[in-house]
Amino acid sequence: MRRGLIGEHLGHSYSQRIHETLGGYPYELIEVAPQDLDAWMKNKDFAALNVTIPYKKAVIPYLEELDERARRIGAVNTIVNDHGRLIGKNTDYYGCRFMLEQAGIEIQDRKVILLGNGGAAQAVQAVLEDLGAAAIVKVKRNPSPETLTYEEAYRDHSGAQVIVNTSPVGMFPAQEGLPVELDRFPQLESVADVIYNPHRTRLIVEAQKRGCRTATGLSMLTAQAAEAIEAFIGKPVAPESILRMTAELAREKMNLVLIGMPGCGKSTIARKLAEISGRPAVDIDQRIVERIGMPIRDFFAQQGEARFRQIEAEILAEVTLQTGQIIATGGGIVKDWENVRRLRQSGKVYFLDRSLDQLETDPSRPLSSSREALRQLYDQRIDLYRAACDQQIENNGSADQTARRLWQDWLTETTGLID
Ligand SMILES: Nc1ncnc2c1ncn2[C@@H]1O[C@H](COP(=O)(O)OP(=O)(O)O)[C@@H](O)[C@H]1O
Ligand SMILES: O=C(O)C1=C[C@@H](OP(=O)(O)O)[C@@H](O)[C@H](O)C1
Ligand SMILES: [Mg+2]
Repeated sequence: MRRGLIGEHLGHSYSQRIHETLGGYPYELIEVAPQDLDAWMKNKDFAALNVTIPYKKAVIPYLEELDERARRIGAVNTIVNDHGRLIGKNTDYYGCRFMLEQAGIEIQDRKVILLGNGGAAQAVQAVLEDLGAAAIVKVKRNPSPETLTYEEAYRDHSGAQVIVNTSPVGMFPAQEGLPVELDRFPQLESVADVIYNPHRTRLIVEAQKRGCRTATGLSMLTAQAAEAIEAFIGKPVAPESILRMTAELAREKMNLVLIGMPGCGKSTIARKLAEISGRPAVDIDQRIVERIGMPIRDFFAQQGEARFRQIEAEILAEVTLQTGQIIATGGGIVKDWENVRRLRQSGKVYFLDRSLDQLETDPSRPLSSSREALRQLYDQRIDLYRAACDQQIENNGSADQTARRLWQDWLTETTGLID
């Protein structure tokens, strides 16, 4: 009998990958049109199902039983067919709890702003209650009886310590979206976002910039699937397997980004990483040269640095819409926070750190023509590189060694990818 996911539009869903890898059974993505739901549910032609938008509430009348969590949350994302008795469960609760606990986000005695009021919000709210939140302030763009507007939240709840986003604002392909102004909450400690595409939403990147603890939605997705697998076939999935699966899915979509001083080896190592990994390498400087049709030094001389930075930012915005790449940046990319923000949203950022005396000087490059010029640049930029990166990697040995070390780090990291 069938196992799978029902929803209206499923597109590309990770659920099939997760269930087939961690559960070891075939799992179908089953699109059901609203007018067909009634017949589909009455047929009971399945062993177990997951349920997604827009049917998490609509399936309830067809079920013989709801477990306690599903009843409390008022929505079902998992159905088990027990000899013709359909039992409804909600594993989003476990997924959310796993996401928060894994990231070390403290909820006890904290005031929490909960953004959005859709299906996920109810599961998140139940978790926040059980973890001892001092208050849960539900916020939604359009006024409704149980929620506040953003302006009311800014005005009356600026002391909130935690924000959890369940609204769709910031989701691919509209990843420039930011649901809330973080500056309005000076006591903010932690931010979680249930969105998992892009890898980091703009909200998460801005929260990390402020030093907040963060959690992203991919671990919630994998963890809710893990609990569903247990309900489907009675096989528990260990937390380590959830984390490994999460990291594997994250890596596939993420870009691997190199930043650092001119001449530190970004372009060279990106090419080597492309060879090792089979991923495409994109060199931003090379793309710029193709667009401007002349060497960068000539463009600096003719049109000035400011115009160069505009073109650099435009090309970066295009490149960071693509996934699964190795990206070599130009040394000055970190001068503009919007560039850094886009790079961080799209992947993991490595700062290639090569000691000043080993940096390549190059008379054909406008800003790294002499060692003294490099020293001045280094002093101006070192703090920017450190703040922009997820990880600093020393590059004082050979390029081959560094490329291998870097690729090893990329492959073995698990938890760091998801907070
Ligand atoms: N460990 C190393 N990593 C990268 N490049 C190295 C290394 N050792 C020597 N080099 C040389 O240094 C130069 C680095 O230049 P490039 O890769 O263009 O740097 P960037 O793109 O960071 O400006 C190349 O000529 C490369 O052959
Ligand atoms: O550091 C900089 O401001 C620059 C670095 C260069 O790239 P590399 O870092 O690859 O040399 C290139 O983008 C341009 O000359 C400006
Ligand atoms: Mg380069």
